[in-house]
Amino acid sequence: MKIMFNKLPTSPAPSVDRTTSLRFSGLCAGYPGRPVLHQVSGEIKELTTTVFVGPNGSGKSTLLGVLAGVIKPTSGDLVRPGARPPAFVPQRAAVGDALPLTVREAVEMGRWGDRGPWRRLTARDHATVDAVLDRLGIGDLAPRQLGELSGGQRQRALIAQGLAQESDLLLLDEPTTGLDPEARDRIGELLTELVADGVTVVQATHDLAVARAADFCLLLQGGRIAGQGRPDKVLTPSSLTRIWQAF
Ligand SMILES: Nc1ncnc2c1ncn2[C@@H]1O[C@H](COP(=O)(O)OP(=O)(O)OP(=O)(O)O)[C@@H](O)[C@H]1O
Repeated sequence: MKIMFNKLPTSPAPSVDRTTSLRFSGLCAGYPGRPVLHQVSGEIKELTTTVFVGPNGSGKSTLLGVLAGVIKPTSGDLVRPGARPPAFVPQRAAVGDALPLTVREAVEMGRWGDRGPWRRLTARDHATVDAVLDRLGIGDLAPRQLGELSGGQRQRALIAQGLAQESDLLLLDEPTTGLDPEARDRIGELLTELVADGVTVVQATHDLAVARAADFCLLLQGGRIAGQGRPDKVLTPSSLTRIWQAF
């Protein structure tokens, strides 16, 4: 198994295209006693939006976790030529309601990768946190407890934490699930703006409209790749029927 995160600060890995943000091949991963991903290979191109689509339990979150570096694959290669590790925004439901954190504290945690939790944040860190709170429109929520927020507010706080990491690769697990159409549109617009600002965006989603609007789509079924490429080529009526009927 070979994992190359953050190892090549100045030049890309020789075997990887300059426009590749992340490449993975033959990935196998899962949980104790539960293999989930089987020989998963793919590539995330820079400055694109990529969606992971598939039925419940098909392995989307597990693949995001592996790409984010929080789940260790049992085999396969993962190459990230970029200078910074990816920023990961977990599923809202995976973040405990009872976490005794204010929104500001949660977003400040996004700076720990650079600063370490034991070091004081710098003036620049505080400015970054203020800027992302503003960008997500949640500056007024900064002193509120995370657990008191509505679903859409908490989702924005989690995305703010991801942005505070200042990575050029943002991995999001179902960022719009359960949100009303207005909140969903706001997050969709923000993700589009981020790509224009130089961030590569990858998200797991059940929302076919979001998936169809992406540049690339990776379709998972039973922990294996069932298709990848442009959404109009991958999310055809026949592939959707085949995969969801089999589910
Ligand atoms: N922490 C865990 N421990 C054990 N098994 C897990 C864990 N998390 C997920 N699984 C199992 O791994 C498989 C893939 O789950 P995963 O969350 O990656 O799928 P998903 O495609 O993201 O699903 P969903 O659309 O429901 O979010 C499922 O069978 C799930 O039960």
